[in-house]
Amino acid sequence: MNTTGVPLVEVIGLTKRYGDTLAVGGVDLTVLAGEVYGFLGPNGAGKTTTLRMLTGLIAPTAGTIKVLGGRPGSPEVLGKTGSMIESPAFYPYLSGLDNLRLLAEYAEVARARVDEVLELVDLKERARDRFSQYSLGMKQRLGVAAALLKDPELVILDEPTNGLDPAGMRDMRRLIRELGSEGRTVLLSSHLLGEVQQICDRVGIIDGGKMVAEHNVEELRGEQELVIRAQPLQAAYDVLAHILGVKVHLYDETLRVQVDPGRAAEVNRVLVEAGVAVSELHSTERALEDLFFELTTSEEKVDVG
Ligand SMILES: Nc1ncnc2c1ncn2[C@@H]1O[C@H](COP(=O)(O)OP(=O)(O)OP(=O)(O)O)[C@@H](O)[C@H]1O
Repeated sequence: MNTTGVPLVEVIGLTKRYGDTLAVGGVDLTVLAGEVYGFLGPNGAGKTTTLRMLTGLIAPTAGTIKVLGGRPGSPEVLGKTGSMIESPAFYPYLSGLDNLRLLAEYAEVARARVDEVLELVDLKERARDRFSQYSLGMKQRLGVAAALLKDPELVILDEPTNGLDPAGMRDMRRLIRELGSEGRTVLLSSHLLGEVQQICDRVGIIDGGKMVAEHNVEELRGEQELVIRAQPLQAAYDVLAHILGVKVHLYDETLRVQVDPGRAAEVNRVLVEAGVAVSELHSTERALEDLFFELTTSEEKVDVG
């Protein structure tokens, strides 16, 4: 049966309090079968806390969670879910292979599956090395291998590229994309916008324990914006915001406005007429970065210094 598009994770009003701290404040989230869903937010936004609730590691203060039609942490759901939340714990003095064999025995998974997952995460050649001798990237990949042992329908990964060097990140991204193209449903968290844009089909953005947006990454890719480098920056900002009446964002010393690229000449003319020197003006695809800052910065006006 093709279940693509069926909700595998359904979360309504999910809330977690630690004393006075509201770690997660009423999150609604749906992950559909077959998609790679990115849960994006800055440090402390509530990503790990949410994923811990989704895997049954901690109980919510309020709200409902349905994972694969059941309760998180129940044996039926655990049997179909693989997860890596925070740093995976392995015996340092055992090899990657032996660590996985132990887990396989515990989970009553056939030994042959250990070889399959080692192959999947590209650790076969180093499988007999001690875990303590692995690089961080290899440790993370072993964590993913462990999550895949039960051939899960749903894979939940908390910041899988955290702390990895660029090559390690690339390998991990490739691995996650492979999981997605195999038809597995993946829910991952990240604070790296570009990464989510590269790997995910959909993205949910969380900030201060609240979901601030949910988007289809493909749709976002299609949006165009103008990138403007101009002096004085504050004057350029004011002209764009007040004369042209468009929403302006400061990013990397450039101003970004979401207007039809066909209006580039008009934008240039209005700026020049106001005495602003425009040194660069081009259209580009709108990056998730811009959207993220737009959604997570509450101040209307950007301080351009
Ligand atoms: N066990 C706990 N006790 C008290 N406060 C906690 C606990 N766990 C998380 N918090 C708080 O809840 C908030 C959300 O934390 P959480 O770890 O979920 O964020 P995050 O988005 O995963 O960020 P990071 O990427 O830094 O882990 C933070 O303010 C954090 O300090």
